[in-house]
Amino acid sequence: MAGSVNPARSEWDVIVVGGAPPGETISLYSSQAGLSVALVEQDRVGGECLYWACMPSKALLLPVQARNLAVDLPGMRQLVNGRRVDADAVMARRDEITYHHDDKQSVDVMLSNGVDVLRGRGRLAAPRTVEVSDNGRTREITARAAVVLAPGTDSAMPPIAGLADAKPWRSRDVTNVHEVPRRVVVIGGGIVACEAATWLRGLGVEELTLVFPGERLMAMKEPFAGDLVREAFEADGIVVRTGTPVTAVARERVDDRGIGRRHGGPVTVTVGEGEQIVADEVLVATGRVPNSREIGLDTVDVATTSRGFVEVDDHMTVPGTDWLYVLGDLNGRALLTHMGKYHARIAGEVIAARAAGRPLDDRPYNPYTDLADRDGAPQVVFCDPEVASVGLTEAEARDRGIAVEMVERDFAGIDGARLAREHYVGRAKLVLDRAGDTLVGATFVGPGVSELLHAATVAVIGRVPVGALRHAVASFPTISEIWLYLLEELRAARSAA
Ligand SMILES: Cc1cc2nc3c(=O)[nH]c(=O)nc-3n(C[C@H](O)[C@H](O)[C@H](O)COP(=O)(O)OP(=O)(O)OC[C@H]3O[C@@H](n4cnc5c(N)ncnc54)[C@H](O)[C@@H]3O)c2cc1C
Ligand SMILES: NC(=O)c1ccc[n+]([C@@H]2O[C@H](COP(=O)([O-])OP(=O)(O)OC[C@H]3O[C@@H](n4cnc5c(N)ncnc54)[C@H](O)[C@@H]3O)[C@@H](O)[C@H]2O)c1
Repeated sequence: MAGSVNPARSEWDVIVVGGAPPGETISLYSSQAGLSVALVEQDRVGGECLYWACMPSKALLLPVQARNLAVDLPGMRQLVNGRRVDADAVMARRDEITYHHDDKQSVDVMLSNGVDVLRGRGRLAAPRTVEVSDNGRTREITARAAVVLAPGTDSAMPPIAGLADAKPWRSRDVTNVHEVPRRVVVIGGGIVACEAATWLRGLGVEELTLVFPGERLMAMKEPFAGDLVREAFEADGIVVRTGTPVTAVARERVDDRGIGRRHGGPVTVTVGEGEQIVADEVLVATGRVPNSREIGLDTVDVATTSRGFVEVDDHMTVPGTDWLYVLGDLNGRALLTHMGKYHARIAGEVIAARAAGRPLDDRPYNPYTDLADRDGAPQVVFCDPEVASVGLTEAEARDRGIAVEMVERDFAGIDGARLAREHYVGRAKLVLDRAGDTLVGATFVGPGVSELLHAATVAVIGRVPVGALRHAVASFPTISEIWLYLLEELRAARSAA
């Protein structure tokens, strides 16, 4: 049976609050299990990911990567002739990819799968009870089996003097950029900062500076990742100021003309010992704040962590309850869409089993238990070079007390890399657990390495022995042959030891 929008009923089996991909996935899973589902969304079904985060950012990045590839390939370089991307055409395609912020297609998928969509803001009011407010009207609905929270995060605003008053750009502005400023200062050196710097420069920003107090870009990755990205940024004219706190931001004329448009006149960013950088726009990319404050957790006696996340067990259930589930960014396990969807598939199986009175089993690789977060979530950062990683870094593996063995090399001498670009720069590292002789982490940095990652993810999650990996032959001449070279180096190191 098809679902409907805002139906006049008050009870469902499952109520989901937040309609990004994790919320959509759990809705579909529950509906397919024969449960009635209401998806409560205050804005657009599709969420931050579809309209403001993953999808628009990648729509801006892929043409920039393609242009950079062309510039490094004789025969193509002459066609590009020094030009950057056509910013207007790239932004227009970005708008196509985000369906011009119309959620009709996402809503239709829900309705055609029997999910009811409730437009409004959801808030827990009591166990199994959600209050939905829309345009001044409030109604209470109840769930027989489960309430699932997936309200996501918002961009953080650090307490830097004058920053909030200067109305800086936030992640939504930079992904939905409509006016490309000439000069930009990015506060932050993490994932959003690195991806945004890549597309801003690609779209034509002339003076671009990243400023942050840490030592390295993307400090949570293997150190060579941030180093190689920094080298590429600097070669492209981007200034990277590490170890530099921002102490104040000032903007005389604030005139916020909307998302992705200039928010006023020039901005003065004071860094370090008082040095001033003047820009046309400042972007804050200093992390995320969970949307946990106004969703009624207090009404059901659930506390958040000091950073505002809601802890769940490996069945995505809030401890002490058998009806409250938290998915996506809000549980703080891995702030990634694919991990949020994975959480949703786990919770979907758990809710269906509990509703049918079936026990959850504890067999290896059972569908009810989060395994991937413990072993390390995969992630691709789509700057140029790309950074693709899964599992543990060497530092994380050592912290866990694993007896580690490493092998690391660049892509030099690999024919696939030599073919891919005239000047292919990249590096890869495997982190192995000596005891089990299995892979526990892998990091690849280089153009096009995103497609290498899933093989590593399969090896880490499947605990594939190194001896078996040697029989997984990479095709010639692809950059996947990095696996062969890494394993040969490992063999040589072991025989020399
Ligand atoms: C710039 C940027 C780029 C990114 N790129 C990637 C990427 O390439 N790959 C990747 O895996 N991850 C990426 N991420 C991370 C990814 O966007 C998040 O991990 C993902 O969106 C989290 O999904 P979520 O369901 O937790 O919440 P969100 O996507 O934040 O969605 C939450 C939804 O809940 C709704 N909502 C909130 N409160 C309520 C309420 N009280 N009632 C009703 N509805 C409510 C919101 O309107 C929204 O629709 C990126 C993030 C950013 C900022
Ligand atoms: N391709 C992807 O998978 C992708 C893309 C974008 C975002 N994301 C997700 O979104 C999340 C948020 O990304 P993010 O970049 O906002 O956070 P982040 O945690 O990756 O980086 C935050 C950065 O801000 C810096 N910082 C913190 N406080 C600061 C201050 N006061 N002044 C200056 N710098 C400061 C930190 O040193 C760090 O460099 C990430 O967890 C990531 O997983 C994923």
